[in-house]
Amino acid sequence: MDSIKVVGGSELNGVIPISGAKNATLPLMIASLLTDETLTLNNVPRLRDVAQLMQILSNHGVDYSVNGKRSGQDELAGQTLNLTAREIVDTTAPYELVSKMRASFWVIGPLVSRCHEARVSLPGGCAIGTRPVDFFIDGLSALGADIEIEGGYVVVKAPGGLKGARVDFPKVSVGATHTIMMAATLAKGETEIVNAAREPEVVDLAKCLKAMGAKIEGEGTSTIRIQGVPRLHGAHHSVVPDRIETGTYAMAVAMTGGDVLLQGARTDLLESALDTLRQSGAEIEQTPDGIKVYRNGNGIQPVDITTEPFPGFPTDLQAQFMALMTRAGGSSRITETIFENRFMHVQELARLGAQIQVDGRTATIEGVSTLRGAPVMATDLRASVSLVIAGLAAEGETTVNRVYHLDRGFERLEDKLTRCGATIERISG
Ligand SMILES: CC(=O)N[C@H]1[C@@H](OP(=O)(O)OP(=O)(O)OC[C@H]2O[C@@H](n3ccc(=O)[nH]c3=O)[C@H](O)[C@@H]2O)O[C@H](CO)[C@@H](O)[C@@H]1O
Ligand SMILES: C=C(OP(=O)(O)O)C(=O)O
Repeated sequence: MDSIKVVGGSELNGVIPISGAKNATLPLMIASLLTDETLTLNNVPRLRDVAQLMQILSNHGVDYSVNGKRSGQDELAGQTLNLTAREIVDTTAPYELVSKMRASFWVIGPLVSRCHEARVSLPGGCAIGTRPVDFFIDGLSALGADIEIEGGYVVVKAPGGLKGARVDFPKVSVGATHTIMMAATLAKGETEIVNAAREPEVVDLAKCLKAMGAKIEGEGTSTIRIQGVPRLHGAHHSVVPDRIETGTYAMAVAMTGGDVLLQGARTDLLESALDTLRQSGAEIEQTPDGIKVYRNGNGIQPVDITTEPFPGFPTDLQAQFMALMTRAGGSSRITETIFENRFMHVQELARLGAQIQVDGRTATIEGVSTLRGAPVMATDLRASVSLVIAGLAAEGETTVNRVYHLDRGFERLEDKLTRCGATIERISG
């Protein structure tokens, strides 16, 4: 199993190209199930989750081709993916595939919408909480589907097709919003999603579905209305830049000092996290080429945060921000409200000398002046990268083990950081 070795102490200076968003790419790929024509996605990141989902989609009958785009010096430019689901050959998404990744469960929406039936294994994904699927089940039931759970599978049938309805989520869910929005595109009549997720990835999916002929309005607000249409067609769509990758590298620079351009990044996708970073002592500027980040010279200030659905501070940046706060000049509090078990990085950060107390949903971090390198274990995707950020600022060598989590969501992390002066390498094992 690969590990990553980081020797701390170097500033980051240079340019980091920001990839297309993993969390936008996955539902966009799934949207290809809704049409028998080709969906072409540009700026697709090279990630393990993308490859994994491709396997699942292939199993349903999606043909695909990949054209890597290597333009000039930017060998990290995103790939182009052509996806064609001319015929759905299998409406079952098996346990062996779906258990590896939460988002693969979302195929249930397009499958039942197009084929009027689906059999999808209950999902897996990062071990950050219980992550039930009740909102999906209630939402698809509202659209007229019959649903049963059989042997770990959600079995959905809608022999006459789905019918538009009001779907009111008790809590904001990104995945349930993606899934019901996709399902509603081919339902008869109007669907209204109330308390919808407003995340940029939902907006990106709606934009792509509209390019495919769907009738959607209200994306980016908490009420989305979809008028069902009889069929969707092929389209071209470019994946939105990854706001979590953007925030992660911005936090890395806030941690190490230096001056980095996050190429292609957009401040409007993560205002809340960037405001927090400004309070902690980073200067952040939108430029025509991306976001520039450097420290304001006053060290790292402690800032309290609470994770919230968009436009609040994202849970997917909580671990990275905690890493930054371990070196702040004082005490900060981080409250996690989205997932009940998303503090697995705390014990690993402690190995580097961080001082963190957890009480229920809140962690209190006493900033220390020095972190010291140590072997640590990656427990989930964002926790893994938080350990890299801490390692970049720690004295000596930090080895992050089990980095397969990182490869799910960060495209060539070590290359991107090395180009900016970090001492970091992958050890194949
Ligand atoms: C691939 C992808 O895009 N993953 C993101 C997505 O995950 P995901 O879509 O799985 O997360 P949700 O937004 O659905 O989860 C939000 C909360 O709702 C709960 N819930 C969700 C569905 C349901 O049927 N019942 C229920 O109780 C969850 O347990 C959680 O407490 O949004 C999360 C919240 O921004 C991010 O951390 C993940 O990175
Ligand atoms: C939690 C994440 O992914 P997933 O929902 O696929 O587990 C994430 O991207 O941080």
